[in-house]
Amino acid sequence: MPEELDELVRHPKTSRPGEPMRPHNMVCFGCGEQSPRGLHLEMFAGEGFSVVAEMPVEHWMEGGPGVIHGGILSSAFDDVMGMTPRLIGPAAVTVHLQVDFMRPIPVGETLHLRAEILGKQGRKIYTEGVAHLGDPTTPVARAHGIFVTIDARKHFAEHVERSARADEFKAGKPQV
Ligand SMILES: CCCCCCCC(=O)SCCNC(=O)CCNC(=O)[C@H](O)C(C)(C)COP(=O)(O)OP(=O)(O)OC[C@H]1O[C@@H](n2cnc3c(N)ncnc32)[C@H](O)[C@@H]1OP(=O)(O)O
Repeated sequence: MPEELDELVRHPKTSRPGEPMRPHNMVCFGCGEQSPRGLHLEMFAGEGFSVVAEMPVEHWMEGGPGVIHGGILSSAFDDVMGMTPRLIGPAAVTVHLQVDFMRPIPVGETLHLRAEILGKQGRKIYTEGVAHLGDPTTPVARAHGIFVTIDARKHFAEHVERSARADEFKAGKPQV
């Protein structure tokens, strides 16, 4: 992370600590409540520049016998960390995601995820994610990611027709 960072300012319209965060897109694989096969993550603003979520680890998420698939865990981090830019305003997309898998995460447990903005420089937002199984002093995974702010309307313009919600987006209500 660079040494010279911008000041972080909470967006006046973002969720307050404890309040839900609006999904990126109702059919987003991570947070969309209408995603047919998604993680259906419900996220809440936390203290400072953080977002929290809980994810029950279900059988369909299995990778190794009885434990979560690494890609599912990475997706959960991507989405929770990808929600943190909302706290300061702009839409942003992942350009870099690094995950440390520290302990097996068993099916049947509830994964507690917390993501936080570590800093911002220009369009780059540096974030960290931590996951535990109920004891915050014993993390089971950690992630670091860089998100780059975008003009959502322009960024998705070329692809929006492929969305399951293309009609709504084209009608001028892109929920990103
Ligand atoms: C709307 C919210 C949805 C959120 C969903 C949850 C998060 C996601 O899963 S997003 C999906 C996955 N991500 C993507 O599809 C993004 C694909 N990438 C892109 O479209 C482009 O790289 C884009 C638009 C982000 C940036 O491109 P562009 O606008 O040309 O900017 P560019 O100059 O390349 O990069 C901006 C800055 O980021 C830096 N950067 C870009 N990629 C990286 C990288 N991999 N690592 C480190 N830094 C990077 C650049 O060096 C540059 O830094 P600086 O401003 O200091 O010069």
